[in-house]
Amino acid sequence: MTDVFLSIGSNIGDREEYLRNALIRLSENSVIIEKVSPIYETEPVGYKDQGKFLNAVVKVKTELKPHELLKVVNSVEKELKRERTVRWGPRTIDIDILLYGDLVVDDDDLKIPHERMWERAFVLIPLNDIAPYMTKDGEKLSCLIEMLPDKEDVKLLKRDWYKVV
Ligand SMILES: Nc1ncnc2c1ncn2[C@@H]1O[C@H](COP(=O)(O)OP(=O)(O)OP(=O)(O)O)[C@@H](O)[C@H]1O
Ligand SMILES: Nc1nc2c(c(=O)[nH]1)N=C(CO)CN2
Repeated sequence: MTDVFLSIGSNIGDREEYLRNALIRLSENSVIIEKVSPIYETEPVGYKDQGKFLNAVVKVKTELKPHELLKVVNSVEKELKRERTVRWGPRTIDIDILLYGDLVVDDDDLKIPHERMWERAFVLIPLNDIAPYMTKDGEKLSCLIEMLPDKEDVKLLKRDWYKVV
């Protein structure tokens, strides 16, 4: 089974509960949760006129192929009442596929690695917590994070918030 990394985020309602619920629903749909980062509270990136996000990154294992996984991700977002309004706008839940093993996907509806992940402190900081061995072009995550202008906008909120079974 392939190692996959997902980013999850929420900035509407009971944000922590949405994150927890997303993992429960993923695990009911052929996605095995292996490792969960702490939750960070983060300033919104892109569209600024919205509340702070809670963000985390999870390592999962799955037999699902990338597009099958995207379908599951989209259906969980739908179940959790994610509505698309403005680009990068507020949402109950957002689930992005960051990495799927070493695979590269360049389709209209799916890009892996996620196109914007390497410039997002709200992704790289939690990713570094659960996969500090990871590199991009020989550069360690900690070095990439050091170079991000908005790294101070990502604040540790809570560890051990989801029990991996
Ligand atoms: N790696 C990926 N993970 C999830 N969705 C992806 C990915 N690559 C492309 N997409 C496509 O992006 C579409 C829009 O996703 P979404 O509305 O969640 O974007 P966003 O979260 O607002 O912005 P961003 O993509 O910058 O995180 C999805 O329906 C999906 O088809
Ligand atoms: N802090 C933060 N900002 C964002 C986020 C997010 O999860 N956290 N998601 C976005 C679209 O995917 C756009 N901006």
